Amino acid sequence: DHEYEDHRPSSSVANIDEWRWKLSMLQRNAEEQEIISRDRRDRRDYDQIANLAKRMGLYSELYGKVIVASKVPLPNYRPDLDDKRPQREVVIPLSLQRRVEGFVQEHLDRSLLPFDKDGGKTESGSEKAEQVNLDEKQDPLLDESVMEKILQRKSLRMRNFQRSWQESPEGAKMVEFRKSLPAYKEKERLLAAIARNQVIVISGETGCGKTTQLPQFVLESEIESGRGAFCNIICTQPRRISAMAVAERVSTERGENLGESVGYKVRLEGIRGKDTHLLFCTSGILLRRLLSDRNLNGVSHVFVDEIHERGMNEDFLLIVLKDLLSRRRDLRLILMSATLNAELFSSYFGGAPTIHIPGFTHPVRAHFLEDILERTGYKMTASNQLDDYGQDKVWKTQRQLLPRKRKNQITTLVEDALQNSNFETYGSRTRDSLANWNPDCIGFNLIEAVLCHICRKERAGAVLVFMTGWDDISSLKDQLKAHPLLGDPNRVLLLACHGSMATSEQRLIFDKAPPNVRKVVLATNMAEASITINDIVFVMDCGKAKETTYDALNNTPCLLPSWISKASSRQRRGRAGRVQPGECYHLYPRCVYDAFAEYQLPELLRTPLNSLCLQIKSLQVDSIGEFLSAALQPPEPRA
Ligand SMILES: Nc1ncnc2c1ncn2[C@@H]1O[C@H](COP(=O)(O)OP(=O)(O)OP(=O)(O)O)[C@@H](O)[C@H]1O
Repeated sequence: DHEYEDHRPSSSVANIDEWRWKLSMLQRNAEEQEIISRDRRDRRDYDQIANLAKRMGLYSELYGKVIVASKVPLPNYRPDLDDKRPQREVVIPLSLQRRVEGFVQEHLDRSLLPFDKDGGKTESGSEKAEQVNLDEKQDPLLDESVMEKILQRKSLRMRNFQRSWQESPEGAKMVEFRKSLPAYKEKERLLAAIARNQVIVISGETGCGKTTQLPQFVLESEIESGRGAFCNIICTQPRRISAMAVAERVSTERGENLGESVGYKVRLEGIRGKDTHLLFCTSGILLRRLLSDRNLNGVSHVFVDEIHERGMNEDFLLIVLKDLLSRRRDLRLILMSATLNAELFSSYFGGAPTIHIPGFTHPVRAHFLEDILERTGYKMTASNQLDDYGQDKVWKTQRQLLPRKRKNQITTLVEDALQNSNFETYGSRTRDSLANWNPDCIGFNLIEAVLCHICRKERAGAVLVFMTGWDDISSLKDQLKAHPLLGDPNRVLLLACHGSMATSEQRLIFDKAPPNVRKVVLATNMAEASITINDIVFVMDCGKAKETTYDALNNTPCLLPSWISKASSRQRRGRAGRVQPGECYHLYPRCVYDAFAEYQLPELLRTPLNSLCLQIKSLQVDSIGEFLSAALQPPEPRA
């Protein structure tokens, strides 16, 4: 952009000729109304394109980086072309909402009367009622039989729409793809199990289609059976970004825009409409809803995804939902885990049936530190691994040089594993490097060297680097920006993804890089599960994540980088290979991976009790002790 804007070279004749052709095709094609271009070359030539369009009796407009040529006059602003537009849900004050509901009710009372008397002849009246009131299924003031009729009509419409999409060429292609996912083979078994049981537990390995397919199967089957408008499915995700990304993917698979039958809701933001019957939301959002709507009125199915992560909100949700099941016999609860520990959840819900779905990814080659060093020839010394965290450097360095006072179990296991490995089959340079390896460092220089190796020697494809938190992501980003190759924006697009970033910024990681530019995404473990970044071919895993632990010396909770579990490491690897074969670079030796715990300790058991109690109090629970004792794995009563 910079280059074009500064020098404004004269336009290319070939490009204008191409536009002349495109515009004349537009004039001839009765079905097309406009041409949209995001091409940089076109932006450079915009003035000439605008002149040309005008001469041909067409209209044109430049919206930021997008050019539109159209048969009809164009507005000054096009929200659909504004990537930065925050798509916020408008929250109406309760008093205003009540007034609006009052007016709507008054209007409905008047317009629905003839509908009942004439047996549905007054089409327009019923249609109007449908427009304004369908999402208020539980409205006690509306006659139940009228509501039933409205919902039946809407269900039929949903079925027609679903069928016509599935029969369209694009829809059929999507159905073909979905059939190739392992989840498809279990579709009938799953639907039968949901019909017969109130709770089921599904263990679906990475890439089997658990998140995108299973809630969709339920929605499709309800729509197909003519009950689409009566169902209301909620699927929780541990993180905002996965709730949004999955909702977007499922809408695409259904040939719809987000906010039609599929929507999402995360903190302060959401897209859902009156026709939304499958809502992806964060676990926190569902917990909050349960505070004010203890019976989850109107909800037919709840999916809780990624329960194996054992986040605090998920564990709390299980306690509250378990309590709710006896009050809502018709509610269906489907628990989904990416690992094989389904038995634990099943026995918590009184022996709920379990279904296992094998995973699917394209092959992903795993390279551990010893292979990476051998392959790249990178030499690690005692000094080139210390991470430069800017001003903290001296303090961090000093701390790292001090003998560690307290070691946790995994650190000891890692050290033992290292001591017992002699890496005999590797070259002496690699062995020397490994002898110098400092497990306490993330190793920015090593990451930089591996990124250079990928950019220079490996095939095209984006890179996803798992770091521990905002401080090391931003320090690494600063370091990479100063590098002649990795900091060159014409060759590398550096992006970051972190939980505290705005969702509009997080979303950028899904955009494609320009041709011949390699996308590098620096992310925390929030990109570890449930999301598919289409162009990721390479994953780099530093092996650590920030975890809340208790600092007994200072008597405070603190967030420190700790070794991840085998399950997390596999999830990270699984982010490559979802759409094409991939490579995963684990920046720690294989023997260290072998020493990792199988699963991470549940957040409930590692959060200091005082903060845990505060969190529980915020759920307006009477007795903290009683609430906690109902948990899947409660802390010791004496604690
Ligand atoms: N946005 C997308 N673009 C293209 N393909 C996608 C997209 N999202 C999902 N897929 C495809 O659908 C498959 C299943 O995705 P899904 O998220 O349902 O997997 P999953 O079983 O939940 O795995 P995980 O728990 O690892 O996220 C992916 O492996 C990928 O092939």
